[in-house]
Amino acid sequence: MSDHPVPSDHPVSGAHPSSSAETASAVRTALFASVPNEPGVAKPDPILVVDQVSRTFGGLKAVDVAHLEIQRGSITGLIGPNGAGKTTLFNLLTGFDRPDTGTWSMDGRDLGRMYPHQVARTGVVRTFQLTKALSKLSVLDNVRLGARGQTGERMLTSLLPWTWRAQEREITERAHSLLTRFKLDAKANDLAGSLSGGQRKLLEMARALMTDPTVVMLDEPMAGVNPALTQSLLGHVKSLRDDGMTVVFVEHDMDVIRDISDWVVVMAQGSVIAESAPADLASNNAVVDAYLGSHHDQALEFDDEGNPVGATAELAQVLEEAEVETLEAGGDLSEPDIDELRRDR
Ligand SMILES: Nc1ncnc2c1ncn2[C@@H]1O[C@H](COP(=O)(O)OP(=O)(O)OP(=O)(O)O)[C@@H](O)[C@H]1O
Repeated sequence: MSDHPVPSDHPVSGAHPSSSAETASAVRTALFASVPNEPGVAKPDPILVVDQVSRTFGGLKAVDVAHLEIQRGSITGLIGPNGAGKTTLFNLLTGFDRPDTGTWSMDGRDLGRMYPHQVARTGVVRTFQLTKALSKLSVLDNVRLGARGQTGERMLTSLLPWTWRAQEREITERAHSLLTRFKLDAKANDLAGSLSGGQRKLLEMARALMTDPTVVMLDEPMAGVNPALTQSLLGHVKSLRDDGMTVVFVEHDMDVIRDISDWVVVMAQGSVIAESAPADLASNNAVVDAYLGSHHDQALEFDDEGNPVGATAELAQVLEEAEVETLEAGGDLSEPDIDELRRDR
């Protein structure tokens, strides 16, 4: 995980705010104060750097990002109209899809051409628009799955049970402590299928944290979450950053974006068309134009409890079946592309 000492010549280093949270917030504000509101702008301390990444489906350029830097230790909101390319960009950066062109790196380490589990091992993890909780497994086992690919699965060590037994114990303990963090510990032995949509979002976040990531990419973490859980989820996202992680998240709700983002990246028609501090978004003409000129794909639908309904419920079902098949075949959770499934329907 990253840690950010305030440089001695930093504008806020001499201040004496009343709490460490205020100090951290002042540091972040000062960090971004010197960053111009321009697409592709350089950041003071980027952890992820994306260059010339493009992905075409048929004749459609879904992603065409010339340059993008993500500031370490901050929350970056990724917004844009339906079909702007946000999910496709997430898929590319985390190894769930392959680009036509481009490179990207974390702390200078090239992440291109890696499979999702390899990307996860470098410290970059993600969650999905529709959560990947397996309904017929317990909540605890779902979280434990986040640790897949560790010692217990390797051929040689499987011959040495004491190695994996110790590791299994550690994994279970870690899973319990994450469930406690997300206030799901009382449900550890319940089937994941009994959780509300919002609780499944928390479960997925807990699962992502099993690998102790550096960068967490959340695809619409608030979608389908009822208002009672929204505040708690927002608090959890902030707490990831407060623990030193870098968070990138896709979100449609502008109030949420303004509440928790340190910086906002705006995509439209595959490209980054604007970047700015959240407070400057409303006055950014490129952003307003992008939203006015947007088209709308079929939106995901949820009931008041956050459970998928209608076509979204069917899609969730197909997705889960595909995941179970993948796991039964000995694969990891680096599987089916939700958009592909949606289009196949
Ligand atoms: N596997 C695919 N095959 C064909 N077209 C695709 C595929 N994946 C995405 N697209 C298209 O690429 C474009 C970008 O889609 P993407 O899902 O990345 O947008 P988005 O910004 O995440 O949208 P939303 O906010 O609706 O989730 C869309 O026009 C979409 O239909």
